[in-house]
Amino acid sequence: MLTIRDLTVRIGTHEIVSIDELDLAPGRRLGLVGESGSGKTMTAMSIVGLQPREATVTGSIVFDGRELVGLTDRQFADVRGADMGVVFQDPLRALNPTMRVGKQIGEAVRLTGDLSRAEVKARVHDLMAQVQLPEPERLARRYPHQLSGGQRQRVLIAMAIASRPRLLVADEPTTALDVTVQKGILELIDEVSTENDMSVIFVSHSLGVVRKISDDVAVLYGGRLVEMGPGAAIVDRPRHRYTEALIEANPDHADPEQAEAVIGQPLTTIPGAVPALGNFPSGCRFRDRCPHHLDECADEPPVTRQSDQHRYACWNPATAAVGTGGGSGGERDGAAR
Ligand SMILES: Nc1ncnc2c1ncn2[C@@H]1O[C@H](COP(=O)(O)OP(=O)(O)OP(=O)(O)O)[C@@H](O)[C@H]1O
Repeated sequence: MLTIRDLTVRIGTHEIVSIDELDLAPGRRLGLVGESGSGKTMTAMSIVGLQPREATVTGSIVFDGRELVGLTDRQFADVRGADMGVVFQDPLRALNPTMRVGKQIGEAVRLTGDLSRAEVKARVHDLMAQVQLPEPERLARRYPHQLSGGQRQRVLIAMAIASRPRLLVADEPTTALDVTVQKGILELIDEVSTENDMSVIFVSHSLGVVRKISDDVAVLYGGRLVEMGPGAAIVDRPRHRYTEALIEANPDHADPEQAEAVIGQPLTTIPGAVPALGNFPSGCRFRDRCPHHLDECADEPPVTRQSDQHRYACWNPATAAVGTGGGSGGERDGAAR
């Protein structure tokens, strides 16, 4: 349902995201994970056409057979209105502070078709029940600031699923919430996406969280997709040195028993890790770890390649100096495993 090829997002001359291949099948959940600044939000927002005005998106994003790159704002809004739901990090900023929440959900419902007032009201209450907001009649009359953070996020989720979209994009939806509330929101996203048969792109800076709620996990670093595959495989058998280092530095995130304990905890970052931006030198020391690392890739820019649904990028070992603290080579990388 979603096919991304050669996607780049640039701001000025700065390339923020560069992903050569990423697919999402209907009903699957993809977790985008990475350190702060790795390009998760920019990737997710370019998929739903909500990247910053100053950003330029090139390449191809095909959603349900339709090319999204190059659509006008109006065309993109129509696609979102019909088939994509978006849940943002900060519900207070995403909601209109001067409008009662019932009315805001009602606006989202109204966009889905020609409904009578009574039908809209019934659907609003139905959606509020789906997102487990109590006493819909009473709560619907409140303004966003009169709700708790968790309730506000539930309102936003109700609006996002109003059109029964085929794709739900949630950008760190629990970041602004208390730890105890975060778990409930994750469970809700899990439930509503299952009940409504939606695909989900879930952005998180927590490996534990994406492992818990996603089928597939894509690890981003420096705007590049370093590795992608089934969540457990990525965590238990990472093929990329960077993913491995990220897991080593965050053992609780990799442990399913600890998944709930680490909700809300950002990843410890890897000092000195530098994504490859140049070509591969010949005699790359990652060859032993990468069955697709062909001799000729010495002349290619970094690429992601597919193998049994588990993809990973080739990196320039001269610059991908994980763990050395300096980014200037590093024997640790050289210790081919
Ligand atoms: N409007 C903007 N103008 C210039 N640079 C931007 C803009 N928005 C984001 N960036 C840069 O793009 C890069 C990726 O940002 P993005 O928000 O996608 O990262 P992220 O992985 O979602 O981080 P976080 O977890 O902190 O939200 C960062 O280096 C960021 O500074």
